[in-house]
Amino acid sequence: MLEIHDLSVTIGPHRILGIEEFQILPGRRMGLVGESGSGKTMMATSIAGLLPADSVVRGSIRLDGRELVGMSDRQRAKVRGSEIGMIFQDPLKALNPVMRIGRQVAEAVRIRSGVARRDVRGRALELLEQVHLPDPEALARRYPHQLSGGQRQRALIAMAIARRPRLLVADEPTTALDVTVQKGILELLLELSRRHDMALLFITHDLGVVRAVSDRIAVMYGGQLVESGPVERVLRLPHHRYTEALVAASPTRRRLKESTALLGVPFTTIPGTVPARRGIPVRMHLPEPLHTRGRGVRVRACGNRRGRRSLVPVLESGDLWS
Ligand SMILES: Nc1ncnc2c1ncn2[C@@H]1O[C@H](COP(=O)(O)OP(=O)(O)OP(=O)(O)O)[C@@H](O)[C@H]1O
Repeated sequence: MLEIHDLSVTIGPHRILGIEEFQILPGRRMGLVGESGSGKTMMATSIAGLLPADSVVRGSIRLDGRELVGMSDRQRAKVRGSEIGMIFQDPLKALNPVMRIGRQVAEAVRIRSGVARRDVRGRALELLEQVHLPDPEALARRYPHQLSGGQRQRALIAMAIARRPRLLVADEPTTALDVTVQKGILELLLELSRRHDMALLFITHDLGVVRAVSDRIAVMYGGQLVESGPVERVLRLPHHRYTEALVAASPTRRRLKESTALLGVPFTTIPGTVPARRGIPVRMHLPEPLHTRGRGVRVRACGNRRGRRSLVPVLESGDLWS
């Protein structure tokens, strides 16, 4: 389990992070969102022990009860290799351009896992297979520039999981990839997290990605954690104005906003869990002013998450009744 208490990071005169409480339970997946410059990467690098040398860190970061703040660089590197894995937005920067992929994965295996020398190659190929890279033998002989962006990210994931870390920190690992490749990487991370009971801290700007990957979400603003909780609850009833803005900009909410504009009423958050079937008119509690006008909505779209019907109603003027 990862636990952060009263963490403060300053660089020169600037306070970059001030985190009171933050937790990731074993095997759970946390999406970390926030506007640009809010401190997401700093949070990830604090956890991984990769902060700039001139940073001053106070407070506590514990992994399975072990305090990471104050550890020597050497101890920290050891934890990073074995218990915390990390992947980044740009795998090209993280890979050695003049070393074949197979050798780089083998190095990660050798340094990090104490696997016998004769077994290292086999384990490296096994890892390339685990991240679903086609023809691992041939791929292992290539250099990073001979791989696609998605393949490079998979190779980096193979290296990051070489020693079965308890926590994988992924800093916008799919932002640079096109949508279909992105989907494959997200599915892979989800599969690995489930299979190895590995917790995931996933940094992204994209709520769709948070929904796909995470069970919890944490929202950062100005170096602080302003909101956190189960993904669906936070997104349905956001408290902080940045979370609200983020939710308002997501495609489903845009549709809802357009629909309410059509009704000539201001857009507000609509609590969205009701027993419902597509096409069936339902009465639900709606916030002012829809509720006071005694209007109902017809369900145009509803999802079914874990057996619960939850929905974001899409309103159309023709669907109203009083
Ligand atoms: N090496 C550094 N020295 C001093 N300040 C830094 C350094 N790196 C980042 N910062 C500052 O720390 C703050 C948080 O930066 P961080 O990179 O964590 O933001 P972010 O939320 O990850 O942004 P983005 O979404 O754009 O990647 C910013 O104000 C940034 O200017």
